[in-house]
Amino acid sequence: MSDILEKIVAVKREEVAAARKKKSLEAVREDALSRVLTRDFEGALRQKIAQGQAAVIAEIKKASPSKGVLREDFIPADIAQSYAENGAACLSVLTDRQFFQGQPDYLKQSRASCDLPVLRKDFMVDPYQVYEARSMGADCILLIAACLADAQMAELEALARGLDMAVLVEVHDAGELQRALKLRTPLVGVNNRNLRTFEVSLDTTLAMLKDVPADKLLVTESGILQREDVQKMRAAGVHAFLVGEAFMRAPDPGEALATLFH
Ligand SMILES: O=P(O)(O)OC[C@@H](O)[C@@H](O)c1c[nH]c2ccccc12
Repeated sequence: MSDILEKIVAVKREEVAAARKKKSLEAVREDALSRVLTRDFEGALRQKIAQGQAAVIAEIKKASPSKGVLREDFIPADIAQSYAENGAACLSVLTDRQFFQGQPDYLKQSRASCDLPVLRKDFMVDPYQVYEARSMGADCILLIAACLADAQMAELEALARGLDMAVLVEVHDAGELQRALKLRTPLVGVNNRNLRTFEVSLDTTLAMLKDVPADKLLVTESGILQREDVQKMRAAGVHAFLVGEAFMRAPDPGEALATLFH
């Protein structure tokens, strides 16, 4: 239980139990079902790539457990707008409070200030959170293979798809990749950061590339900091990126996106 991932999952289960007391599963499901259409997350990525550009999922994250606070001046709506103006394909917004200093309002504010599809970045372990994601406006959810058994991943994926949300499944090694490939979603994220040790290596993506079938869309996640990183990935045929820290540390996150990718 000293493992950080296990700790996070335990906290998530407590959060869900507490949330259910305030609002029943039935009520949060009603909220989810009453929402209007989602924005096309996968389509937004594919459109950039079809235009010969990098597809950037630009992240809005105040802090992280490995790095602490990344940004003091933190106004999600402004950051989202600046990302949109600078050619981001999609947004990723941390909603986890305890480890990333996020919150659901950040997702709502970000989404309201632009027209980009938005990923709810959190640790999903329960169907309740999937309904919650849809009711806060998410267009896509993240499923982290390291946190979930096969049957759970399949259940949460089916639920998300039924609610018209896309699913990004995240893996860190070959075993997780094989499990992720059994899902229906084409969006496969390879996290270059090991969530247990926080060690980052871009070779994680490069090593797994050959095992990702052509009909899947690989998103390289974490540790993309400089133009050489982007060039290395694109030369290897990876065109979708999830980037947070490099933008969060910059005075103007959108400008940092343009500098890194355009
Ligand atoms: O800030 P970075 O190194 O650019 O990484 C962004 C993103 O990949 C990272 O925040 C992330 C990837 N998978 C996660 C799962 C949970 C929380 C956070 C993450």
